[in-house]
Amino acid sequence: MSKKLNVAVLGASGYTGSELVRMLLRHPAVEIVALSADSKAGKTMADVFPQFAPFALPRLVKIDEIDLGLVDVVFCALPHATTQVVLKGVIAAKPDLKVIDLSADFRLADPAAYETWYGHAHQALELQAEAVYGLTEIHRAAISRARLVANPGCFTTCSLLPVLPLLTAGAIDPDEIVVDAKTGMSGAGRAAKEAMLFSEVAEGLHAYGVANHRHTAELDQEYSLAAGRPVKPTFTPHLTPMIRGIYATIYVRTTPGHDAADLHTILAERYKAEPFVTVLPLGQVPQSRHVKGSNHVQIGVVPDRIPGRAIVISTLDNLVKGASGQAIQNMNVVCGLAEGTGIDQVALFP
Ligand SMILES: NC(=O)C1=CN([C@@H]2O[C@H](COP(=O)(O)OP(=O)(O)OC[C@H]3O[C@@H](n4cnc5c(N)ncnc54)[C@H](OP(=O)(O)O)[C@@H]3O)[C@@H](O)[C@H]2O)C=CC1
Ligand SMILES: CC(=O)N[C@@H](CCC(=O)OP(=O)(O)O)C(=O)O
Repeated sequence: MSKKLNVAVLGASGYTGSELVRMLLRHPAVEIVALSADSKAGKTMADVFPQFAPFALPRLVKIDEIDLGLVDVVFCALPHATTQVVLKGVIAAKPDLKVIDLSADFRLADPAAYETWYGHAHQALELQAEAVYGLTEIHRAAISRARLVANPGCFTTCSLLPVLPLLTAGAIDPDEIVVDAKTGMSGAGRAAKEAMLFSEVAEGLHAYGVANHRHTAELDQEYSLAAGRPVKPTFTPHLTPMIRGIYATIYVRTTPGHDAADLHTILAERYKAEPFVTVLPLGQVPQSRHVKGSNHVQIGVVPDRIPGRAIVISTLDNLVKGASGQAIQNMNVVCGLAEGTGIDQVALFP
């Protein structure tokens, strides 16, 4: 067997970082050589997450303690804004490093859009300009040539995959897209926040970021690319008292000559060779439980009772296809490995 890839995970003491470690442990072409943390530096993974106790793993260290000379691929699972500063130093120290970044720092190609949505000027504009948007099924060819991949957001992966082929085909009206999405709480990360306390979220449901959630900018960017003209969807996220999962219910208007059955045919045809995207039979509704713990997206198309309208529903696990699973999928593409290596597990059920 050829030499394994030496991989480092920055932010391994967080939710997406630990999910990366969980999945990379069963990746046959990878050796985990370094793991970083901030407040938890110095601890072992088993100290932070007892489920790792049976596995031999490097100790959590500060990023500047990692010997980058040993590393081929680095995953960044760090907070927004932190990543662009950290990565400038990391790439300066080792320019031939392959980087898969899970944060939002490099997703928006337009620096002005970044500044508008994130409230500050980007700190690593040259890296932002070279980054490739890592929606694997759509940008695979560009990802295969990339040094820096910007893994998409969880809401966005779930809301882009079912819509982009319909826009490209001209089968839906770009001005009439409404994305109503729900997320589980792990989407907010592991750091303590009052709004994420059990007693603030359990037995309830609420919208947040209404009309201004930052993932709207990613939707604008990718919908517009697919449509070949500016597109601005309505996007409303909701927080639900589940741990994992994104569930997007998307309302669209079909263009003349198209109906819901056509939308279903377009999606089924577009994704028939894609192992991680399943288009269910027309009228069948997906469930978040059927993708939990897996890298799979399930998409359903349902005709509306109102002529000219259709409802497209999509679900994924925010920590897997919405983050760490897609990040490994992108590493596989960047490094020329079979795309499903290490991420082909079936969903956890019940
Ligand atoms: N959660 C999700 O579903 C998704 C998250 N993302 C993105 O992935 C990234 C990681 O998210 P998530 O895992 O949820 O976050 P967590 O809060 O769970 O983890 C953050 C990690 O970053 C470390 N860290 C925090 N501040 C610093 C710093 N200043 N310098 C170095 N390391 C630091 C933390 O270390 P320590 O714990 O030791 O303090 C921890 O390991 C974010 O950018 C997020 O937006 C993307 C898609 C989905
Ligand atoms: C529940 C919750 O707070 N979710 C996060 C989305 C997490 C994610 O996928 O996206 P980023 O990588 O862009 O943070 C939010 O709404 O900001």
